[in-house]
Amino acid sequence: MRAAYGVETVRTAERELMARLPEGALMQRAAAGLAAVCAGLLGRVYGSRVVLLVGSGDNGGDALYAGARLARRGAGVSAVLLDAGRVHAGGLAALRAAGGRVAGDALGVLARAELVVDGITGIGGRGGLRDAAVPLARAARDSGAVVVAVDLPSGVEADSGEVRGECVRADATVTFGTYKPGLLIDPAREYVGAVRLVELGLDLGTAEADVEALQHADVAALLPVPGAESDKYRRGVVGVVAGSERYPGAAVLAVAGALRGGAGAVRYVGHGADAVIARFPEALVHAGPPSKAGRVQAWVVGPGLGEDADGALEDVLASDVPVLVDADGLRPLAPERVRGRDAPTLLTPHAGEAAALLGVSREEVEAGRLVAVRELAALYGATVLLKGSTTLVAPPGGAGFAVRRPVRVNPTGTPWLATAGSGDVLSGLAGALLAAGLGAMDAGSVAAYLHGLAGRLAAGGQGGDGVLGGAPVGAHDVADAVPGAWRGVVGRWRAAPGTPFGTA
Ligand SMILES: NC(=O)C1=CN([C@@H]2O[C@H](COP(=O)(O)OP(=O)(O)OC[C@H]3O[C@@H](n4cnc5c(N)ncnc54)[C@H](O)[C@@H]3O)[C@@H](O)[C@H]2O)[C@@H](O)CC1
Ligand SMILES: [K+]
Repeated sequence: MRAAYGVETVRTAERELMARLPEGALMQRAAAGLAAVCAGLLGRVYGSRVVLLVGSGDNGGDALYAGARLARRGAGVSAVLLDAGRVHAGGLAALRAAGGRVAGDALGVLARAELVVDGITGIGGRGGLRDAAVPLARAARDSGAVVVAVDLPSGVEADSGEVRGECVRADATVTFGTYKPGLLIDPAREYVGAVRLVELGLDLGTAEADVEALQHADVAALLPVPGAESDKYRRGVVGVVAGSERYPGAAVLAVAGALRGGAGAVRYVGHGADAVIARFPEALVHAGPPSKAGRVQAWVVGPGLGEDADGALEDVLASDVPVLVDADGLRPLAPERVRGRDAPTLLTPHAGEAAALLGVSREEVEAGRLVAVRELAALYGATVLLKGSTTLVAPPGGAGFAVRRPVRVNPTGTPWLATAGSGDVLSGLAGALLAAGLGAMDAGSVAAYLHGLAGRLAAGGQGGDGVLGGAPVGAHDVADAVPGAWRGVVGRWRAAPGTPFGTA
């Protein structure tokens, strides 16, 4: 699990550690790690042209000390001071002693730079770049130099991933001690580039992370695996209430997601039965109300239901099994109806649906995704999965949830997933995991992880996020790629009992 901690927690841990170390030791650790990454990116340090953008705080101090280390290895290092009257004095002295200099012509040195170190602001920055810094950030970008952000790209909000005004756009970010939420969540994540964590030795043992991200091993440990005694009920039967005469495809895609998510069986309820059966003869279809469809261990309700979602939604919410509500099921959803349920409820809105539920604009949700998902989870007392770039899953909040558990951010995915029906597949996938017995947080975040990987596999290409060299995909391609994503996750971590070993 990759954990990210908010600024206050980081500051507390830093203070505790600093009290036990000689003065300045922590900053030297940070600067050494930063300089090592810069050297690696430069390849040849001797003779290279490095520019430091130096703000008035310790973030600028890190940049100056790292610059001094590069200057000692023969780099030509120029510091652009944003506020010459307030600069980390020790860092500036170290840079000068190593042969670095303060630049007179900031735009001139930036135009010739090979590597720019962004030390304008770190976790002490507030409210986007100030006016004087904006042309420097733009010049750094336009120069074609590699831009390395110190701790975080200056201007982005460390705690929320919000972006207020202009920010430095980095190719790489060297962050210290722990990940910060803003490095993992859009829109800020777009500015971060590749992230490298430099350990400082912070003790975050008892602190609650603000945000966490599953990794392969976490997902492998959570994915259900059928045992020798499994039958369809032990694997989990999922009920899917989706599709309509107008949108039969949503039914097919949600059922596809559920089957690929490992459901022992899928009971389909709705007007898309013919289309479902034509594509998936193994589905069990039912024409009456969901409550009469037979036993299920979780319900998925909403994709493509159109205008008449209310009756089926009410029927499903009255059940005592986990319920996932998506798309058209979200429109008529009253908070008290969800809060009154004993079994878990998982809501899976996209930004537009989340905005409607919160009574704000879509842009507001997209700009403040972490706040929005927490607010929805508090309003409904339910687990909420907010779809989109860097999908978030928040645990139930509000009254009765004193402990603020971390929000999960999905690290997989690709912009190619922004295609009609993609969310229907995700719903089915998460529903199958709920039916298999995963909690709502795990079901939502594991489904998002697999769905993101499947999107990348389907889109192909060599880029880490499946964009570079990738190609457009349809939602059905994503569903078809889920088994490959699943195998990719578990393949390296598990062997069936009784498998002979030593034969490879
Ligand atoms: N505290 C520690 O032990 C360590 C801190 N480190 C570094 O120190 C940083 C935090 O340092 P600081 O607390 O000094 O804060 P920062 O250096 O992040 O920024 C604070 C300074 O920037 C100014 N400022 C705030 N918002 C601004 C804006 N929008 N535009 C321009 N200037 C703005 C403030 O007036 C203040 O002078 C971390 O991000 C990290 O880089 C590292 O050296 C590791 C150790
Ligand atoms: K920075």
